[in-house]
Amino acid sequence: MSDPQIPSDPPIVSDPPIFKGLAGVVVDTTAVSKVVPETNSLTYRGYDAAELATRKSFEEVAFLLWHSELPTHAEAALFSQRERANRRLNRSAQAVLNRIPETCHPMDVMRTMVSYLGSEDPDEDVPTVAANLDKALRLFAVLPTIVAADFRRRRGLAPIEPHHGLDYAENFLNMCFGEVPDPVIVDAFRASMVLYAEHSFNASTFAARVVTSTQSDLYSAVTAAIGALKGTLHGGANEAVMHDMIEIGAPENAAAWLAAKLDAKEKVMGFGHRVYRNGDSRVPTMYDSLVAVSEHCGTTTWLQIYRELAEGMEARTGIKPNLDFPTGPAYHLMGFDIPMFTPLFVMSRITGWTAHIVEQTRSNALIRPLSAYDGPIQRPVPA
Ligand SMILES: CC(=O)SCCNC(=O)CCNC(=O)[C@H](O)C(C)(C)COP(=O)(O)OP(=O)(O)OC[C@H]1O[C@@H](n2cnc3c(N)ncnc32)[C@H](O)[C@@H]1OP(=O)(O)O
Ligand SMILES: O=C([O-])CC(=O)C(=O)O
Repeated sequence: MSDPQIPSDPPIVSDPPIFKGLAGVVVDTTAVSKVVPETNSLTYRGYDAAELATRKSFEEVAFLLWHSELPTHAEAALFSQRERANRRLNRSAQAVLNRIPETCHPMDVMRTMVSYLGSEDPDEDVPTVAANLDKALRLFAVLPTIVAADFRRRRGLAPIEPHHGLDYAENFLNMCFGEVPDPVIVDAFRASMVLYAEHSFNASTFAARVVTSTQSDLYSAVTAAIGALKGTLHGGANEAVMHDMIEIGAPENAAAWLAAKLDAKEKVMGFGHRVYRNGDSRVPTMYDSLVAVSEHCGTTTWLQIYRELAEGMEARTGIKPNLDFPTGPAYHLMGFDIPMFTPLFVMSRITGWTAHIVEQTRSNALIRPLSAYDGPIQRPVPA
């Protein structure tokens, strides 16, 4: 923003035009996923993401995103073995985690821990595809251990070691809650991981690609992506949704709450999307999971508030929910504390981020757009 006191050049009529926020700009190709707003569809490497969420494990989807194909039985077994072997947090990393203040947001823990893990990796700066896929798998395996340990220490509880006999979702839930919950919860959690995994050039993935484009390392790119995901216009919205629902408290309060919010021209978290204009392709699947979890928990309060807000927003603005809207209450019902919601998103999106880092490395061009200057006109430096 220019200072009105200082004379500036005439208003900018930019040629080429300015696309604020890069809205509508196609900056590169990708083979990782395809978002089609017109048909409300999302595919990962050509497979329907909603179908993957109900029919495949998160480990299989991670393999797909990294290797372009779903694994064979033998590949899946080997992949799972490698994932299980890399879950443990070593002593030095545990010590770093314990030194991070519990007063900070858990996303700061994620950012700091990924950065620290980079400093421990002797291959940090090796950018080959094989080395990057190795680092990606190690982060995929260890991030749940970090999230679970951080979740428990904030509740004054000791960490629970990874369990080699459990799959990714079961092991993570066991590390958080000390038991593997009912399959309804495990399935809903697994579906959320698959649905959050990848979404083309969203802000955090783009941040990762920008960092990668300078020939920096994978940990630096992921650290930047975590920073971008934290904001409430992106991944942080899943936490904001639940704060709002708790503030609303009961379904009968939702209409007045929404009216006050919209009258004040405030954004309603969990609604709207830069790419989808007619609803987020992932919402129906996650909504089904929210219904299943609500029925299992025997409470429909959040589901009713969900419906009231969704119907109210549609009627007044035509704007529909995005994926963060059903995941917020679903994670709450699963038993997670609200500040852990965006770290859960990180655990999932690490797969998409790293698939894009590999893709950017394979076909790199420095990402450096132009800007149109609107500051003061050139003037003499005072004596
Ligand atoms: C997994 C994810 O990251 S999904 C996104 C999660 N983020 C959120 O849920 C935060 C709330 N949503 C938003 O802020 C927006 O919808 C965004 C940032 C996601 C996308 O927005 P953009 O494409 O940049 O559109 P923009 O913010 O300019 O909105 C366009 C219009 O719709 C309105 N609008 C968009 N989203 C909302 C919303 N959630 N609540 C109220 N109004 C909204 C804007 O006020 C604006 O109205 P105007 O033209 O009268 O000024
Ligand atoms: O695509 C976007 O802009 C945001 C989003 O939904 C995601 O990253 O999952």
